[in-house]
Amino acid sequence: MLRSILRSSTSNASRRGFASGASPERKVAILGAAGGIGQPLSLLMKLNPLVSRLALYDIAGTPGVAADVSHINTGSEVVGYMGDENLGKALEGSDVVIIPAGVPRKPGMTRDDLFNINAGIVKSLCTAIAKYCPNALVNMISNPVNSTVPIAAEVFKMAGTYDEKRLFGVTTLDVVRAKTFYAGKAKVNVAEVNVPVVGGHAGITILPLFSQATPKANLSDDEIVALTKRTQDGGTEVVEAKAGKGSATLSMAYAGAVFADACLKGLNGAPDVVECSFVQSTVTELPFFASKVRIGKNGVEEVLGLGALSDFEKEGLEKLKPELKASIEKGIKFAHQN
Ligand SMILES: NC(=O)C1=CN([C@@H]2O[C@H](COP(=O)(O)OP(=O)(O)OC[C@H]3O[C@@H](n4cnc5c(N)ncnc54)[C@H](O)[C@@H]3O)[C@@H](O)[C@H]2O)C=CC1
Ligand SMILES: O=C([O-])CC(=O)C(=O)O
Repeated sequence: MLRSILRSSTSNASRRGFASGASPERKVAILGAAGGIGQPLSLLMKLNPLVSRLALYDIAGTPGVAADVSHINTGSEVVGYMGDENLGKALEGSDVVIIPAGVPRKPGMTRDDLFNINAGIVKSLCTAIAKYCPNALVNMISNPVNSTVPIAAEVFKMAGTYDEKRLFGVTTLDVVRAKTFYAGKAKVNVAEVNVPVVGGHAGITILPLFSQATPKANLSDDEIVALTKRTQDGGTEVVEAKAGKGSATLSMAYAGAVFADACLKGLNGAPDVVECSFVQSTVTELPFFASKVRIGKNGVEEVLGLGALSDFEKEGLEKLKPELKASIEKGIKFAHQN
């Protein structure tokens, strides 16, 4: 049998007295670390100076990924964990748990088509989180996010550990895309662009608020409609281009690393850490909704409102609600019936 836990050379170095440099010490666990997103995300988190311990967990392949990543000469200790029996050890002491575990789409599928497989994976991983690191900030990447976040919430409620401040659906890739597409169309420096993206993370539930985009640009209504559609269909654009070989992995790893970095900064008390995320919310009548969120020492410090919407965005908001509501309810029902 393969050795299921791989202690890296960095771990030995750390035991010999090399400090990670991260202050305070922070442990990040990645569940699904050997996958298409998991591998580049592991790399990016290894590069993050706020991380002191990096636990890489998957049902297969983690010894290789952990050995590889551990050779990078940054301060964090990397440990790979493989198989269900090692999940508890991977999770114990984690400050942030990032979940990119589960199957990706193929052309012709919707994110909801992933529900049957991914719902069960997310439920079992969240059951373990409730047991081994109930205080961690959970960054849910696994699709369909509109349902997997409500599943996680119900699992935590049933375990008596739910804290709505600590559960985040990662919608950062929608923001990353909206920024890129807007900068290209508006001919502005992408590094300066900000665009809030609200709602959920699937098709029309993704609602970019280009009326609030900065720097301001004079785009026509047709251009805004096209930018909105491209942002909503960004995932499908990648799925089709990959032609059966999965969905976005590299841009998602980048987005996941940006969001996890924001969580670490918030935990460490940095001021004004604001990112869009799909969280428990009272911004609309729906129990979960993505909007700008201020992240602090306890997780969600404040769920920010939507701000002024254009008529086109108001229309988009009303259109997305039935689909988002149904996806949320599907997740809640699954958590209780399975
Ligand atoms: N939130 C977002 O914006 C995005 C979400 N995604 C979603 O992320 C998920 C992962 O995508 P990829 O990395 O491309 O898939 P992948 O198939 O390349 O990797 C998934 C990994 O999860 C692992 N896994 C399966 N069951 C597991 C379990 N019980 N515990 C731990 N690990 C387990 C697999 O062994 C595999 O290594 C998909 O559901 C995909 O739809 C993808 C892109 C963007
Ligand atoms: O489209 C997919 O299936 C993966 C995803 O969530 C994205 O790329 O936004």
